[in-house]
Amino acid sequence: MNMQLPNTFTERMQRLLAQDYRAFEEALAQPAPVSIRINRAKVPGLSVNLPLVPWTTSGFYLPERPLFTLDPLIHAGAYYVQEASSMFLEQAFKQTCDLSQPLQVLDLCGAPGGKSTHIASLLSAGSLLVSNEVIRSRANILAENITKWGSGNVLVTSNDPRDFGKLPSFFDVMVIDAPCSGEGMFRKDPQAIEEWSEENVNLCALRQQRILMDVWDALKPGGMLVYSTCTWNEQENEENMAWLAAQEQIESVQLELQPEWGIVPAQLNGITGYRFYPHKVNGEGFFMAVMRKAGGTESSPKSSRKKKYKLTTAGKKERELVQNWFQKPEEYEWLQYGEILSAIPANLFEAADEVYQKLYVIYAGTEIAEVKGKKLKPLHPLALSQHLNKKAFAVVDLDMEQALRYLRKEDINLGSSGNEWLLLQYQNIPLGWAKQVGNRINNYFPKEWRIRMDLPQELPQGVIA
Ligand SMILES: C[S@@+](CC[C@H](N)C(=O)[O-])C[C@H]1O[C@@H](n2cnc3c(N)ncnc32)[C@H](O)[C@@H]1O
Repeated sequence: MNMQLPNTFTERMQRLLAQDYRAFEEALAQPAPVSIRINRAKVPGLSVNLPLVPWTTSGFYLPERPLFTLDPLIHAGAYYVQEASSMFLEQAFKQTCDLSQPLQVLDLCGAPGGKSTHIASLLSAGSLLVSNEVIRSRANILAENITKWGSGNVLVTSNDPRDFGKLPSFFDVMVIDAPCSGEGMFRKDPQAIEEWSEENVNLCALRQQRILMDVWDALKPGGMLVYSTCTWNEQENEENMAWLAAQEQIESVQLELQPEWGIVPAQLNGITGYRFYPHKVNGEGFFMAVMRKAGGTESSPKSSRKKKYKLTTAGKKERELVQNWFQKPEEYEWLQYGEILSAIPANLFEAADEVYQKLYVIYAGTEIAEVKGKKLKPLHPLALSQHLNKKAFAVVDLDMEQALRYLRKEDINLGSSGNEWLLLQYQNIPLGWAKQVGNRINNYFPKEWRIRMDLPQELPQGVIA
């Protein structure tokens, strides 16, 4: 690939990399590796015959970029296409948090959902993940990816970072994958080269400082900040962490690295950051630093005042109707908004209510059903939930072509008859609902998520199975 890098960028990188610069520039001209992260909760026991992204347990490199749209399993949330370097987040969590404990975690800059779905897989079931994206259209994409992942303990919000000041000392961990000048995306996205300028780097660095200050109070004393960008300049990275350390009581946390990973630790004023360069790692440009806020980790005392909840719980009748649609229903609280019934883990009710009181929540837990008089219509997020009780439904296996036609929202013919809801699945993983009405099958796949491209004559192979 022939790429024209901005002169100032080249000069900066030459200063940073010295004799390594040539190898760096050569690596930038190579195609970017393609990688995915498997949703183990949906494909337990799947043995994947692909090279592992070495700092993960579920990330894999693909030999080339397939047409992901034509793999039913991506629509089922069985895996997520994610750049390999950014999966290093797994090490930050595993090395610094007790993941067996329930944690309250914020992913502040969440869309499209790579880090949020990864965090959701790392946390214990009793943990709460607030996945936020300030730009509303992007927040909808985030909610879609969270729904497909199917964890059920995530609240998707769409708030400006400053709104998180309303939740003081709420989070044990905050992930800020900040909007940045995107130098690490140059080989994947040539537009990032076009948009690069020194002024933009300065603007990004200032915006990152503002974001850090806006959310800082929401982190508990003793809590962990994971800060990352996909850029290399020091201003947006180590210098911003050093700037934060000059304002606030924090310490830089060291992570253990395996030498063969090729990750480069970098120091500045007592701050350690982890740098990913394409000539050293099989991934894109990335930076991460982990910082601990000073102070103990005791939780703040709970108010004894009787609370007025914003969340409304479902009536006994409604919850009895849907209970057996979920595994371990006793562990859930059932919520009702108008005709929509949803479920959140019962131990998260108080925390979720607090988030509802203070922020703009666009999706919470798992939407289960729409109540229509005495009848219930199962909703798409239930089909994609990791906690769905398949035994409560008539399940139909589809082949690749039927699955793709269903995902295109075409009429499909299964040669069956009757009158019931059908859970359609592909390779044992649910794709969504259809309703058998006599000989007809009504397709309930969400219109806005459907595959829009035509199917080729010859269908491709699946990506993971
Ligand atoms: C690097 S991307 C996040 C990628 C995401 N963490 C993932 O792994 O899929 C940065 C995100 O920050 C959002 N953003 C832009 N301006 C912002 C601001 N002022 N405050 C917070 N987030 C912002 C962008 O819309 C974008 O979704």
